[in-house]
Amino acid sequence: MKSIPTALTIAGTDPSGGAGIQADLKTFQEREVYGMSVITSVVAQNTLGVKDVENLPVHFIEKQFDAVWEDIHPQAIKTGMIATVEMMELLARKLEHSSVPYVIDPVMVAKSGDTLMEESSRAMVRDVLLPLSAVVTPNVPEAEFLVGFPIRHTNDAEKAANTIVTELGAGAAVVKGGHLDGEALDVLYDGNSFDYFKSKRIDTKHTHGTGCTFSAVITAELAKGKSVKESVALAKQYITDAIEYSLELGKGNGPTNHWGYRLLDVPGQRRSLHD
Ligand SMILES: Nc1ncnc2c1ncn2[C@@H]1O[C@H](COP(=O)(O)OP(=O)(O)O)[C@@H](O)[C@H]1O
Ligand SMILES: Cc1ncc(COP(=O)(O)OP(=O)(O)O)c(N)n1
Repeated sequence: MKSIPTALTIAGTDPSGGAGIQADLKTFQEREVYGMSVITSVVAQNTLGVKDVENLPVHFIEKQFDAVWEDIHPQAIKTGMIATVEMMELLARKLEHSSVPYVIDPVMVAKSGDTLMEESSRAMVRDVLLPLSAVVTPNVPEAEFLVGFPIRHTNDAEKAANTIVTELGAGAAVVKGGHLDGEALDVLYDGNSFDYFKSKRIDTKHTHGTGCTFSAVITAELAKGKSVKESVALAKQYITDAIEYSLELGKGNGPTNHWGYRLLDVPGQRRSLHD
Protein backbone atom coordinates (compact mmCIF):
# COMPACT_ATOMS: atom_id res chain seq x y z
CA MET A 1 0.00 0.00 0.00
CA LYS A 2 1.26 3.51 -0.81
CA SER A 3 2.39 5.38 2.31
CA ILE A 4 1.26 8.93 2.82
CA PRO A 5 3.24 11.61 4.67
CA THR A 6 1.66 12.70 7.96
CA ALA A 7 1.86 16.02 9.82
CA LEU A 8 0.54 17.31 13.13
CA THR A 9 -0.43 20.87 13.99
CA ILE A 10 -0.73 22.00 17.62
CA ALA A 11 -2.53 25.35 17.64
CA GLY A 12 -5.65 27.40 18.31
CA THR A 13 -8.80 27.51 16.18
CA ASP A 14 -10.30 30.00 13.74
CA PRO A 15 -14.01 29.29 13.21
CA SER A 16 -13.98 31.62 10.18
CA GLY A 17 -11.50 29.22 8.56
CA GLY A 18 -8.63 31.52 7.55
CA ALA A 19 -5.99 30.96 10.25
CA GLY A 20 -5.02 28.57 13.04
CA ILE A 21 -5.83 24.85 12.95
CA GLN A 22 -8.30 25.27 10.09
CA ALA A 23 -5.72 26.92 7.81
CA ASP A 24 -3.11 24.34 8.76
CA LEU A 25 -5.32 21.35 7.95
CA LYS A 26 -6.47 22.85 4.64
CA THR A 27 -2.85 23.49 3.73
CA PHE A 28 -1.70 20.00 4.65
CA GLN A 29 -4.46 18.60 2.46
CA GLU A 30 -3.47 20.88 -0.44
CA ARG A 31 0.12 19.70 -0.11
CA GLU A 32 -1.07 16.07 -0.16
CA VAL A 33 -0.08 15.35 3.42
CA TYR A 34 -2.39 13.65 5.94
CA GLY A 35 -3.15 16.31 8.57
CA MET A 36 -3.80 15.82 12.28
CA SER A 37 -4.44 18.41 14.99
CA VAL A 38 -4.19 19.06 18.70
CA ILE A 39 -6.23 22.09 19.79
CA THR A 40 -4.72 24.36 22.44
CA SER A 41 -7.26 27.21 22.54
CA VAL A 42 -10.70 27.69 21.08
CA VAL A 43 -10.77 31.19 19.65
CA ALA A 44 -13.90 33.15 18.77
CA GLN A 45 -12.51 35.14 15.84
CA ASN A 46 -13.30 36.13 12.27
CA THR A 47 -11.87 38.39 9.56
CA LEU A 48 -12.45 41.42 11.82
CA GLY A 49 -10.54 40.17 14.83
CA VAL A 50 -10.57 38.09 17.99
CA LYS A 51 -13.66 38.27 20.21
CA ASP A 52 -12.69 35.79 22.91
CA VAL A 53 -10.33 32.96 23.76
CA GLU A 54 -11.01 29.81 25.79
CA ASN A 55 -7.80 27.96 26.66
CA LEU A 56 -8.22 24.20 26.95
CA PRO A 57 -6.96 22.60 30.18
CA VAL A 58 -3.38 21.38 29.80
CA HIS A 59 -4.30 17.82 30.84
CA PHE A 60 -6.74 17.68 27.93
CA ILE A 61 -4.18 19.03 25.45
CA GLU A 62 -1.92 16.23 26.66
CA LYS A 63 -4.68 13.66 26.12
CA GLN A 64 -5.16 14.83 22.54
CA PHE A 65 -1.41 14.75 21.91
CA ASP A 66 -1.03 11.24 23.35
CA ALA A 67 -4.02 9.96 21.36
CA VAL A 68 -2.34 11.00 18.11
CA TRP A 69 1.21 10.13 19.10
CA GLU A 70 0.54 6.56 20.20
CA ASP A 71 -1.49 5.78 17.09
CA ILE A 72 -0.38 7.71 13.97
CA HIS A 73 3.13 9.00 14.33
CA PRO A 74 3.54 12.36 12.51
CA GLN A 75 6.52 12.90 10.22
CA ALA A 76 6.58 16.63 11.01
CA ILE A 77 5.02 18.84 13.69
CA LYS A 78 4.17 22.53 13.84
CA THR A 79 3.04 24.68 16.71
CA GLY A 80 1.09 27.89 16.30
CA MET A 81 -0.88 29.58 19.07
CA ILE A 82 0.45 28.33 22.41
CA ALA A 83 -1.15 30.77 24.83
CA THR A 84 0.20 29.93 28.28
CA VAL A 85 3.38 28.98 30.12
CA GLU A 86 1.77 25.68 31.23
CA MET A 87 1.05 24.72 27.60
CA MET A 88 4.67 25.49 26.68
CA GLU A 89 5.95 23.35 29.52
CA LEU A 90 3.80 20.45 28.34
CA LEU A 91 5.02 20.75 24.75
CA ALA A 92 8.65 21.05 25.80
CA ARG A 93 8.23 17.80 27.76
CA LYS A 94 6.52 16.05 24.86
CA LEU A 95 8.90 17.21 22.14
CA GLU A 96 12.31 17.26 23.83
CA HIS A 97 13.12 13.64 22.92
CA SER A 98 11.38 13.62 19.56
CA SER A 99 13.41 13.38 16.37
CA VAL A 100 10.49 14.57 14.21
CA PRO A 101 11.17 17.93 12.45
CA TYR A 102 9.46 20.63 14.49
CA VAL A 103 8.36 23.97 12.99
CA ILE A 104 7.52 26.86 15.31
CA ASP A 105 5.29 29.69 14.13
CA PRO A 106 5.78 31.89 17.21
CA VAL A 107 2.32 33.44 17.02
CA MET A 108 2.11 36.31 19.50
CA VAL A 109 -0.37 38.88 18.17
CA ALA A 110 -2.95 38.51 15.36
CA LYS A 111 -2.93 41.03 12.49
CA SER A 112 -6.03 42.56 14.07
CA GLY A 113 -3.79 43.52 17.02
CA ASP A 114 -5.37 40.99 19.38
CA THR A 115 -3.04 39.10 21.72
CA LEU A 116 -2.82 35.35 21.20
CA MET A 117 -0.03 34.57 23.66
CA GLU A 118 0.30 35.68 27.29
CA GLU A 119 3.20 38.10 27.88
CA SER A 120 4.81 35.62 30.28
CA SER A 121 4.82 32.88 27.61
CA ARG A 122 6.81 34.84 25.04
CA ALA A 123 10.14 34.40 26.77
CA MET A 124 9.42 30.69 27.08
CA VAL A 125 9.07 30.27 23.33
CA ARG A 126 12.51 31.81 23.03
CA ASP A 127 14.16 29.98 25.91
CA VAL A 128 12.47 26.57 25.92
CA LEU A 129 10.84 25.77 22.57
CA LEU A 130 13.23 27.40 20.07
CA PRO A 131 16.15 25.05 20.84
CA LEU A 132 13.89 22.10 19.96
CA SER A 133 12.93 23.44 16.54
CA ALA A 134 14.08 22.55 13.05
CA VAL A 135 12.72 25.89 11.78
CA VAL A 136 11.13 28.96 13.34
CA THR A 137 9.14 31.41 11.20
CA PRO A 138 8.79 34.78 13.01
CA ASN A 139 7.27 37.84 11.39
CA VAL A 140 9.11 41.11 12.04
CA PRO A 141 7.51 42.01 15.42
CA GLU A 142 7.99 38.43 16.64
CA ALA A 143 11.62 38.38 15.51
CA GLU A 144 12.20 41.76 17.19
CA PHE A 145 10.93 40.32 20.45
CA LEU A 146 13.12 37.21 20.10
CA VAL A 147 16.35 39.10 19.39
CA GLY A 148 15.71 42.38 21.21
CA PHE A 149 16.66 44.80 18.43
CA PRO A 150 14.64 46.59 15.73
CA ILE A 151 14.34 45.15 12.23
CA ARG A 152 13.96 47.76 9.48
CA HIS A 153 16.05 46.51 6.58
CA THR A 154 17.32 43.27 5.05
CA ASN A 155 20.59 43.43 6.99
CA ASP A 156 18.62 43.60 10.28
CA ALA A 157 16.60 40.55 9.20
CA GLU A 158 19.84 38.70 8.40
CA LYS A 159 21.28 39.62 11.79
CA ALA A 160 18.07 38.48 13.51
CA ALA A 161 17.94 35.14 11.67
CA ASN A 162 21.60 34.56 12.53
CA THR A 163 21.02 35.40 16.22
CA ILE A 164 17.97 33.12 16.43
CA VAL A 165 20.03 30.19 15.17
CA THR A 166 23.47 30.77 16.66
CA GLU A 167 22.49 32.29 20.02
CA LEU A 168 18.95 31.03 20.67
CA GLY A 169 19.44 27.53 19.28
CA ALA A 170 16.82 27.14 16.54
CA GLY A 171 17.79 24.77 13.71
CA ALA A 172 16.96 27.43 11.12
CA ALA A 173 15.09 30.75 11.09
CA VAL A 174 13.00 32.45 8.40
CA VAL A 175 12.38 36.11 9.20
CA LYS A 176 9.31 36.98 7.12
CA GLY A 177 9.10 40.37 5.46
CA GLY A 178 5.34 40.85 5.29
CA HIS A 179 5.48 43.73 7.80
CA LEU A 180 8.25 45.67 6.04
CA ASP A 181 7.95 47.95 3.00
CA GLY A 182 8.94 47.18 -0.57
CA GLU A 183 9.19 43.67 -1.97
CA ALA A 184 8.00 40.84 0.28
CA LEU A 185 11.42 39.42 1.17
CA ASP A 186 11.87 36.50 3.58
CA VAL A 187 15.38 35.75 4.91
CA LEU A 188 16.37 32.19 5.81
CA TYR A 189 19.46 31.29 7.84
CA ASP A 190 20.11 27.58 8.37
CA GLY A 191 23.31 27.80 10.38
CA ASN A 192 25.51 27.77 7.28
CA SER A 193 24.24 30.28 4.78
CA PHE A 194 21.54 32.80 3.99
CA ASP A 195 18.84 32.32 1.38
CA TYR A 196 16.44 34.98 0.17
CA PHE A 197 12.87 34.37 -0.99
CA LYS A 198 11.37 37.35 -2.73
CA SER A 199 8.07 38.25 -4.37
CA LYS A 200 6.39 41.47 -5.40
CA ARG A 201 4.24 42.98 -2.65
CA ILE A 202 0.61 42.25 -3.49
CA ASP A 203 -1.68 45.19 -2.80
CA THR A 204 -4.45 43.60 -0.75
CA LYS A 205 -5.85 43.69 2.77
CA HIS A 206 -6.94 40.06 2.48
CA THR A 207 -3.99 38.44 4.23
CA HIS A 208 -5.67 36.73 7.19
CA GLY A 209 -3.79 33.53 7.96
CA THR A 210 -0.67 34.12 5.86
CA GLY A 211 1.75 33.16 8.63
CA CYS A 212 -0.17 29.98 9.54
CA THR A 213 -0.40 28.88 5.91
CA PHE A 214 3.28 29.62 5.21
CA SER A 215 4.52 27.57 8.18
CA ALA A 216 2.04 24.76 7.40
CA VAL A 217 3.53 24.37 3.91
CA ILE A 218 7.03 24.17 5.40
CA THR A 219 5.80 21.49 7.83
CA ALA A 220 4.09 19.50 5.06
CA GLU A 221 7.19 19.57 2.87
CA LEU A 222 9.48 18.54 5.74
CA ALA A 223 7.08 15.63 6.36
CA LYS A 224 7.75 14.53 2.77
CA GLY A 225 11.49 14.58 3.46
CA LYS A 226 12.34 17.82 1.66
CA SER A 227 15.18 20.00 2.98
CA VAL A 228 14.49 23.16 4.95
CA LYS A 229 15.59 25.31 2.00
CA GLU A 230 13.34 23.46 -0.48
CA SER A 231 10.42 23.59 1.97
CA VAL A 232 10.74 27.35 2.49
CA ALA A 233 11.00 27.93 -1.28
CA LEU A 234 7.79 25.97 -1.85
CA ALA A 235 6.08 27.79 1.04
CA LYS A 236 7.00 31.17 -0.42
CA GLN A 237 5.64 30.26 -3.83
CA TYR A 238 2.46 28.84 -2.31
CA ILE A 239 1.73 31.82 -0.05
CA THR A 240 2.36 34.30 -2.86
CA ASP A 241 -0.19 32.50 -5.03
CA ALA A 242 -2.60 32.24 -2.10
CA ILE A 243 -2.36 36.00 -1.41
CA GLU A 244 -2.67 36.82 -5.12
CA TYR A 245 -5.94 34.86 -5.17
CA SER A 246 -7.07 35.81 -1.64
CA LEU A 247 -10.80 35.95 -1.02
CA GLU A 248 -13.01 38.95 -0.38
CA LEU A 249 -14.88 37.06 2.30
CA GLY A 250 -16.15 38.64 5.50
CA LYS A 251 -16.13 42.28 6.55
CA GLY A 252 -12.46 42.59 7.46
CA ASN A 253 -9.21 41.02 6.24
CA GLY A 254 -10.29 38.11 4.07
CA PRO A 255 -8.43 34.80 4.04
CA THR A 256 -5.73 33.65 1.67
CA ASN A 257 -6.99 31.28 -1.01
CA HIS A 258 -5.59 27.79 -0.79
CA TRP A 259 -6.75 26.61 -4.16
CA GLY A 260 -6.89 29.73 -6.36
CA TYR A 261 -3.67 28.93 -8.17
CA ARG A 262 -5.43 25.94 -9.66
CA LEU A 263 -7.52 28.30 -11.76
CA LEU A 264 -4.54 28.69 -14.03
CA ASP A 265 -3.72 25.01 -14.18
CA VAL A 266 -3.29 23.39 -17.52
CA PRO A 267 -4.35 19.71 -17.25
CA GLY A 268 -1.36 17.52 -16.52
CA GLN A 269 0.90 20.53 -16.27
CA ARG A 270 0.61 22.25 -12.92
CA ARG A 271 1.42 25.90 -13.40
CA SER A 272 2.23 28.60 -10.88
CA LEU A 273 1.13 32.20 -11.21
CA HIS A 274 4.81 33.13 -11.45
CA ASP A 275 5.39 31.26 -14.70
N1 LIG B 1 1.23 41.86 0.69
C1 LIG B 1 2.01 40.81 0.49
N2 LIG B 1 2.43 40.47 -0.73
C2 LIG B 1 3.21 39.39 -0.94
N3 LIG B 1 3.62 38.59 0.06
C3 LIG B 1 3.25 38.87 1.32
C4 LIG B 1 2.42 39.99 1.62
N4 LIG B 1 2.19 40.01 2.97
C5 LIG B 1 2.85 38.95 3.47
N5 LIG B 1 3.50 38.27 2.49
C6 LIG B 1 4.27 37.03 2.66
O1 LIG B 1 3.45 36.16 3.43
C7 LIG B 1 4.24 35.40 4.34
C8 LIG B 1 3.78 35.71 5.77
O2 LIG B 1 4.37 36.92 6.12
P1 LIG B 1 3.99 37.92 7.32
O3 LIG B 1 2.78 38.71 6.93
O4 LIG B 1 5.22 38.68 7.61
O5 LIG B 1 3.64 36.91 8.51
P2 LIG B 1 2.45 36.88 9.58
O6 LIG B 1 1.20 36.49 8.85
O7 LIG B 1 2.93 35.85 10.55
O8 LIG B 1 2.37 38.26 10.18
C9 LIG B 1 5.69 35.78 4.01
O9 LIG B 1 6.18 34.88 3.04
C10 LIG B 1 5.55 37.19 3.45
O10 LIG B 1 6.65 37.56 2.63
C1 LIG C 1 -5.76 30.53 16.28
C2 LIG C 1 -4.92 31.49 15.54
N1 LIG C 1 -3.62 31.23 15.36
C3 LIG C 1 -2.83 32.11 14.69
C4 LIG C 1 -3.36 33.28 14.21
C5 LIG C 1 -2.49 34.26 13.51
O1 LIG C 1 -2.50 33.95 12.18
P1 LIG C 1 -1.56 34.59 11.08
O2 LIG C 1 -1.32 33.56 10.06
O3 LIG C 1 -0.36 35.21 11.71
O4 LIG C 1 -2.45 35.69 10.46
P2 LIG C 1 -3.45 36.73 11.10
O5 LIG C 1 -4.64 36.00 11.58
O6 LIG C 1 -2.70 37.42 12.17
O7 LIG C 1 -3.81 37.58 9.92
C6 LIG C 1 -4.73 33.51 14.38
N2 LIG C 1 -5.32 34.63 13.90
N3 LIG C 1 -5.48 32.61 15.06
